[in-house]
Amino acid sequence: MKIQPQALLRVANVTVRFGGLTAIDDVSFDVQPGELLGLIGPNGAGKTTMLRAITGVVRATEGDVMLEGDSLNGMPIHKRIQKGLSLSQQLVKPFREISLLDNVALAAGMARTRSPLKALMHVSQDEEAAIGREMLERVGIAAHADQKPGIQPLGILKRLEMARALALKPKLLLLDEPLAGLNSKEANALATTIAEINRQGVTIILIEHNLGEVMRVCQRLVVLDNGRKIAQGEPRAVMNDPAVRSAYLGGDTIAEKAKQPNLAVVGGTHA
Ligand SMILES: Nc1ncnc2c1ncn2[C@@H]1O[C@H](COP(=O)(O)OP(=O)(O)OP(=O)(O)O)[C@@H](O)[C@H]1O
Repeated sequence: MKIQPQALLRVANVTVRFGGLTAIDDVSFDVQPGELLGLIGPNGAGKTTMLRAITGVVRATEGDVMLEGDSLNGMPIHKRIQKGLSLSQQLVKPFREISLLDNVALAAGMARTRSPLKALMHVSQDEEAAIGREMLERVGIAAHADQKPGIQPLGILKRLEMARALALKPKLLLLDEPLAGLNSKEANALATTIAEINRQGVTIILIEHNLGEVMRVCQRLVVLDNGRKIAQGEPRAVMNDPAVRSAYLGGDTIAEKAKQPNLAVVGGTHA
């Protein structure tokens, strides 16, 4: 008998309701150690709500989320972070008055203490600074280490946000639309960096509307529509699934759409 390896993350029959609205409806999926999993679906499908249920920003109304077999139910966000989850959000909000390096070092300090003040006092410490430098290098912006966020273009700020999330040394990195707002060249470069981070051993869930890049870098996809899981599996097979095709507008297969230059707007953007 083949022994299944333990999933790093198990989402088991999760439902999230906001009053009368069911944002997630009985969704289950696993994330295996080392995977780069794409979580996709049209606008309002429930992707961000799913990430929030995993990190504890919203409570699952029903169901369970398990990390390495341990239930996260009822666990506050900071405990989930300590256990190995890290979320990189769409909105980039660094501390504007300190350097990029200090921003990442601060995030590294926050992994040890919940107090921003204590973490700030730790910023100059060698260990956090070393982590900061390493993470800036991993996301390709080490040359900007001593600059402040205010003068940086969006592409650099997105990489800074990713470096801050990586500074927590997560077992599972959750990326919520990291490519939104970038032009196609920048999106391509950042997706390549995400794939490199994954190859270096970080398990990733990637929420993204840019299906061309999703298909290029993800090993497996889970598709949500109206809060329900409608497909999962190898990217090309998933994109050609009739249920997935009908969830997105238009008669083309998603794989055909992925070849189109304006694909980033399939399913809409957050502009
Ligand atoms: N805090 C909330 N209170 C009430 N309804 C919410 C809340 N957050 C999300 N929703 C609703 O839940 C549904 C799923 O939203 P969600 O943002 O998770 O979708 P999404 O797939 O991430 O969409 P998008 O791609 O547009 O970001 C939507 O109908 C949304 O309006």
